[in-house]
Amino acid sequence: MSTVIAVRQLWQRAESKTILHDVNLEMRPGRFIGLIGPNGSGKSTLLRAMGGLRRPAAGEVLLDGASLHRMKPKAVARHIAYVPQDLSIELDFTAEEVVMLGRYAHRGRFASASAADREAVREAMRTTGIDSFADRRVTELSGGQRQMVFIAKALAQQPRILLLDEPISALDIRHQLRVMKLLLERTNDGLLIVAALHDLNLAARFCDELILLRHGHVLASGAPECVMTTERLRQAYGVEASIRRDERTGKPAVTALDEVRMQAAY
Ligand SMILES: Nc1ncnc2c1ncn2[C@@H]1O[C@H](COP(=O)(O)OP(=O)(O)OP(=O)(O)O)[C@@H](O)[C@H]1O
Repeated sequence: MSTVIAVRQLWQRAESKTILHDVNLEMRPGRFIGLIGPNGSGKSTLLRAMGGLRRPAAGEVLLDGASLHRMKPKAVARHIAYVPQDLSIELDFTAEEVVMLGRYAHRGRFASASAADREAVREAMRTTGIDSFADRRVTELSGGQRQMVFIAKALAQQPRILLLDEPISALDIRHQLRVMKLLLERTNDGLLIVAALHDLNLAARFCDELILLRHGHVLASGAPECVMTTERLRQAYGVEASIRRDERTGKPAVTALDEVRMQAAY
C-alpha cells in the first residue's frame, strides 16, 4: 500500500537547540508504529510535527503527498487525530461531551450533532469501555480514566492516522492491554497508528514496526526484533538489557538489568 505520511528531511529547533535532526520516514496505512526512545529524545516533537501542530525548521511532513503545514487545522483533523501526553487541561465538560469534541472536524460550524456523530461517539465509548463514567466531569476523573476518554475522543474522530503520545502511561495492566489490542484491531481497517511508548515489552508485542529515537536522530527503525537489540538499547537508553523471545507471544521481551556508561551524543 502507498505511503500516507512521509517525513522528509525534517529538522526541528527550540530556542538555540536542535531537537530533530534530518528525520526521514515513510508510513503506510494499516500499520501500528511504536515510537520509542529515552526521555527528551524527540518523540513528542516528532508526533506534533506529524500532526501539523509544529512548523518544521526545515524539511516537511507530507500527507498523501501534500505539505501538511499548508493545510487548515480543520482539514488536517479530518485525516489525523492527535492525543497529547499532557491531558491536564481544565475542561468543564463531561466525558461524553469530550468524546463528542472529536466530531468537530466532521461538523458544520453551527450544526448540531448528527446521527452519524452520535453513533461514532457511542461506538468509541463502547470500545474503550468508558460508558460507566460518561456523565462525569473530566476534571473529576482519575488520570487513567481521563486517558481513556481522550483515546475515545480520538477514535470518535474516525481519522485515517492516529497519533498518540504515551497513551497507556496512566493505565493499569488490564487497561493497557485493552488499549493496545483495540488499537491493533483498528489497523485492520487501514488506520495508521503512531504511538510514543515507554513500555518496550508492549511496544514489541503489539507494534508492526518500531522507530527508535536518540537525541533527535532515528537510531533504528523496522520490525521489533530488528530494532530491539541489546546493542541498540545500550546505545539509546544506556542500559544493559536481557532480551529473549517470549514463548507465548513469540515477541521480544526485555528486562533492563543495569545502567551502563552512555556513549557520547552525536
Ligand atoms: N518548546 C520547547 N522549548 C525548548 N526545548 C524544547 C521544547 N520542546 C521540546 N524541547 C526539548 O526538545 C527535546 C525533545 O523533547 P520531546 O518532548 O520531544 O522528547 P520526548 O522524547 O517526547 O521525551 P519524554 O519521553 O520525556 O516525553 C528535549 O530536550 C526538550 O527539552
